[in-house]
Amino acid sequence: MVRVNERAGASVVGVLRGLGSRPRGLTEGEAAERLAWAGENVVRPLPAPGWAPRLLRAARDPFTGVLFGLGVVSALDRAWGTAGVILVLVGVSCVLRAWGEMRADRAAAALGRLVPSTATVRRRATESCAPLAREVPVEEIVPGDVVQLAPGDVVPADVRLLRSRGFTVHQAALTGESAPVPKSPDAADDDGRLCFAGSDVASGTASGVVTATGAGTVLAATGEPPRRRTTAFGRAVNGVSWTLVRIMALAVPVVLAVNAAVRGRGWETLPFAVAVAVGLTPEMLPVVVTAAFVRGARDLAHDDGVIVKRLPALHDLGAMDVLCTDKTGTLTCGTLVVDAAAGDRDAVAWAALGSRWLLDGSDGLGLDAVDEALLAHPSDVPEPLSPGHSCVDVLPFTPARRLSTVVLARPDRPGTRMLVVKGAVEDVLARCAVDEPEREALRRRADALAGGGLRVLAVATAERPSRGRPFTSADERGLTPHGLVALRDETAPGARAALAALTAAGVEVKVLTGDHPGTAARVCRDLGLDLGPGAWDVPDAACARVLTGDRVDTLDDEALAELASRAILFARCTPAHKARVVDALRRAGRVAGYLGDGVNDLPALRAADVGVSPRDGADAARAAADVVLAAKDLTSIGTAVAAGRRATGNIATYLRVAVSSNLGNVISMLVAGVLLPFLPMLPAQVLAQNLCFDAAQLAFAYDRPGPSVLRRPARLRPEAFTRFVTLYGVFNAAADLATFGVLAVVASGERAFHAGWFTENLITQAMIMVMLRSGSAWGTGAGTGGGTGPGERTALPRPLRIAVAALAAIGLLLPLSPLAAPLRLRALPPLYYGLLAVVLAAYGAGLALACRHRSRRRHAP
Ligand SMILES: Nc1ncnc2c1ncn2[C@@H]1O[C@H](COP(=O)(O)OP(=O)(O)OP(=O)(O)O)[C@@H](O)[C@H]1O
Repeated sequence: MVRVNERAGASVVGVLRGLGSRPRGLTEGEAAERLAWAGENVVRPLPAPGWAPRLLRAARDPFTGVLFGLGVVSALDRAWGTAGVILVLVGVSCVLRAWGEMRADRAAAALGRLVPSTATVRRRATESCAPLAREVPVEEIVPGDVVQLAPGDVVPADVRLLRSRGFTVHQAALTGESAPVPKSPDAADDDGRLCFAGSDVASGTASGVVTATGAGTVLAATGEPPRRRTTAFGRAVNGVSWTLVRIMALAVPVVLAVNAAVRGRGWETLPFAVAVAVGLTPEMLPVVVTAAFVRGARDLAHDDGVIVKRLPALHDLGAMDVLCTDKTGTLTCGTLVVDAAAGDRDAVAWAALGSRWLLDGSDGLGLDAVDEALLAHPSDVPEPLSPGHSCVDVLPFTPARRLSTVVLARPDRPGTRMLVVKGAVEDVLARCAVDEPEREALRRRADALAGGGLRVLAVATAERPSRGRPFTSADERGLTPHGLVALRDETAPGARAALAALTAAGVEVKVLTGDHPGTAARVCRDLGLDLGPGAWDVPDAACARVLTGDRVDTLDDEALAELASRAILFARCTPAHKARVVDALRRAGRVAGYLGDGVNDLPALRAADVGVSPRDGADAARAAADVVLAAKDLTSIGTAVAAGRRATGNIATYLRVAVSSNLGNVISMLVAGVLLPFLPMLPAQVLAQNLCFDAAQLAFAYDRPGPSVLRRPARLRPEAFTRFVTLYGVFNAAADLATFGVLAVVASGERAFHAGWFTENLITQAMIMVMLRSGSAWGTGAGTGGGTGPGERTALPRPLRIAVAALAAIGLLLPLSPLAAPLRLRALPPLYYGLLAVVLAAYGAGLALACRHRSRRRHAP
């Protein structure tokens, strides 16, 4: 740990001297030595929370709250037995949650290590060698290292700037400030001269010396990072939890009222009523959720190289019904080539000159595909400026400005400076001093080129008197246009099929780009996206499938939410527009994903329910994303979506099976409690039965849901869930009541009743585990939004087969075993088993019919 920020205020020479460094950087030997004493540059070495804080956090969940409340009620009523059982349940549920969370954190940390972060440092092999810029893991950065920063980088440590050009950073993680902040070695105060670890570089390039690493950084001293918004998973789990909590809260007065009305019983029924409500809790939920997510994330990492950094993002991927994506590199190949025939030779030559000076001033860092294409273009015209000119300043490209400028000094024109400006046609033309017809003619030509799918830039220059103070964007005025540059980018080969597959899977794809609406519209149409009949250049609500950033600015949040749901393409978007559109879609009730790789995608990646970035995207994009893909393509996103739906399908199956069987038991207990002169189930029997159910239901984490689960976004929906568990809970209770009828005829006594119900309960539980699986032959996918195609069958995976067989076997054999006596059960006459078979056959047939009926209704045209 090193804290040397105090030196930031000194002069550059003073800072370098204080850190024992030079502008050419440390030697490799010095760096290794410093790493040994300064320790690894782990910017946020937050120790993993221990058991105590985890248990406390787990106790804040609504189920625990209700259980605890019921425990207090029981204790006040001096029902110490019930209060004790509830206390044990609260304890078990908190421990399970905390354990699940710990396991999930460990898995996420292990997965996170698969996405390495690197930084560019300037180091020398030995004292006499020339410095070399090379990428090193962020953890190996040491105080005194000279780092180079470019757009999209995450600042790896606290850095005092030595040199910068048009350099701005987002430091929202530290200050909450969302706009980029300019930084320069010449700034008046420390804040302007220092860049803090964890900031994202928004524009420009810089080099600087590391003043503090690891726990010595300002970020480490700031504490907790800002809280993330509630994601789709959080909303879904909350919804389902509160639905259950409401049912539990209702159960107590219902039991009391029924007992009072039918049997004239008073408050003495309270412990029983509380036990009934407690019986509804799906205690294994945290374990099943963790196991399903960890398994899904591990498979994705292993088989497809997809890293899920935040485990619940797997649910959000599966639930995603709209995917917003940028254009370049996703829908197109991302390798731009100058189309010399389509553009103007003069403009191409000026633009290439600008790119060359950008390259020169940035050590090759921070150039985007446009500049790279201009640099790679073989020149067929002489340089527009005579040799000997030099670059004195740069106003780099930013997605918000959509243009870049180099300021050149010419030996043949002393006392003047030449500004070479290139950028989006509208933005450059708006700064040109030309008459309206010429402006209009250039705009029309640009629109025509864009309509052919080309990316178009305008190029302009201006001469200004030289001066001491730096040039700013205010100087980009009164320009003389030199014409247009056209760049070609082929559509990505697999994009059309991948788009069709995502659409078929219920994920609507929307394109959010900074590019010209004509260029983007052409790409969308070529890939089969339906933009409707309207033209993109008519800003009219009737053809609102294409919206521009300017139009978005005119809409309030409500209007945007409505239009954004209909639009397919959003062009000329700044990073802020992209984030606003994603936000509007979420507000319209959609589960929105965002796929992007650049610094202009950061706000949208953070605004989305699930942010996705490719492995080779900007460091900042990878850091902001929840899911990192091996490559930027829509096919691998399809694979990740399928994994998310499988995990959610399994969680939904668990919830459906657990809660409908619990609800069935509650109804049966209620009825039996009124009818019988003894307790319908003894506490030990309740515990034994719950233990069997819970252990068996864990197998759902390893289920393979049927193909229908993959066909639609899988989302835990509280309303569908409530309908489902009510229906199947009643079914379950009907089977119990029929069993009670059989028991009344063939057996007598408390023990026989308990044994008969125990056997039937475990066998019906085994049956619904098979029949109510997501996407199985019978399961309807209710509660997830998934559905079953008529006639689909999926084999039971091994863990489920074992669980189901074990449940049924325990149900049948336990009352005959030596354990029967301590559990106060006893063997039943053979006639009981014969009649039970009839009840179970009727129950199975009824379940199958109900499932089929629901399935048909869901698949009706
Ligand atoms: N290096 C550059 N220099 C000057 N202008 C540029 C440069 N790169 C892009 N532009 C202009 O800015 C516009 C917006 O580009 P930007 O890179 O912000 O879009 P984007 O959202 O990344 O696009 P996409 O969705 O295709 O990835 C482009 O249409 C182009 O006119």
